[in-house]
Amino acid sequence: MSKKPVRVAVTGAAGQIGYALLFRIASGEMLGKDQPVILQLLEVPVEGPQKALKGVMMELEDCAFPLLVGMEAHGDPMTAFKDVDYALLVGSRPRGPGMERAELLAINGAIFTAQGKALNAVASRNVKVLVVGNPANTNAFIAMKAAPDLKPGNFTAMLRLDHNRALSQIAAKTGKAVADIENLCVWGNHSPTMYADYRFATIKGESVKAMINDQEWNANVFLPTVGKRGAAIIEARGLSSAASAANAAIDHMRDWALGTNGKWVTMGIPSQGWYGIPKDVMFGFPVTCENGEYKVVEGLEIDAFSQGCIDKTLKELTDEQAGVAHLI
Ligand SMILES: NC(=O)c1ccc[n+]([C@@H]2O[C@H](COP(=O)([O-])OP(=O)(O)OC[C@H]3O[C@@H](n4cnc5c(N)ncnc54)[C@H](O)[C@@H]3O)[C@@H](O)[C@H]2O)c1
Ligand SMILES: O=C(O)C[C@H](O)C(=O)O
Repeated sequence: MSKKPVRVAVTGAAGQIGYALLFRIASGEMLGKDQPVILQLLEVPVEGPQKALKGVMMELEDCAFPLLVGMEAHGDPMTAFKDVDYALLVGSRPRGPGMERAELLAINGAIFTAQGKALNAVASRNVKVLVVGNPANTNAFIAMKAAPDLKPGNFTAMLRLDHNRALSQIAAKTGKAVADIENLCVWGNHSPTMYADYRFATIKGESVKAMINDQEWNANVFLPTVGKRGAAIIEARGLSSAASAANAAIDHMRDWALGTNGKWVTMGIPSQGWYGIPKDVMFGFPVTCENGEYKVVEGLEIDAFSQGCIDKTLKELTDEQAGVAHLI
């Protein structure tokens, strides 16, 4: 018997990430090749973006995806989020060359108050929310606080792009396959302060840290490369990352919904006090997923270097949180 369709909201659906994301959701790459989906697409209620959204929907139609059983265009989150099971909050301004992500807070923060309220009012009570729009952690925090009737743990921020970037850098450094790298994680904020941590990582059972054995490379090459990759792409493309961001969003939602088979991934989630991170701070943690739930990998040893990195990214996040207190 075929599965009941699920409702998936995507905001910023006519933007560049939206264009790289929607076709993959509709083809079953996010929720499985047996899961029918209804897309509820939100764009700003302005002629240009709404017209562009119609064009994207025409293309979706022209793909004749068997799993795409419904599709709607919206200009209001109160209708776009009605009964949604999954919400990918992408819509917001990207940064341009020379901008820092924190500069986006003033521009984008308010969007997430309105969208959190709308999710609170009309979404499924089990909605799984992924915030992609930057600054992603703090926007997810704002949305979570605006939705007091939903479970805080169902609001997440995207750290998966940092995780995937770290995987690729380690594969290149060691000359091994990405697929063989286990137990990598990224702590903290989706920003240059994030701490990509390969101390526990293994490749076919062997320690990656021992294989690399180069703390100078870790501190001065690896961490800055992963942390500043977004800016490097903006510099090179003149536009912020889109296909890789959409890919990370698919990975994040797929793993949350369908499980990781014990494999560690990174998700930005509201802390429940794990590793000394204050409650509710939207922080990147190592998790495994099973039966639609994530579980933090607990009990990892935090050495002095790692603690310094975690403290730095935490400070940035608590400063960002303080900066949006008026929106909470
Ligand atoms: N977390 C990550 O890893 C990550 C990675 C890449 C990009 N991003 C962020 O994702 C966001 C989108 O990037 P993009 O390249 O797709 O930008 P884009 O400008 O191409 O598209 C954004 C779209 O969002 C729409 N939009 C703006 N406000 C909206 C609202 N209130 N409701 C609905 N739609 C709205 C715009 O009309 C536009 O079509 C940016 O904030 C960017 O910085 C995050
Ligand atoms: O860096 C940006 O502004 C875009 C995105 O967050 C990225 O990491 O590529």
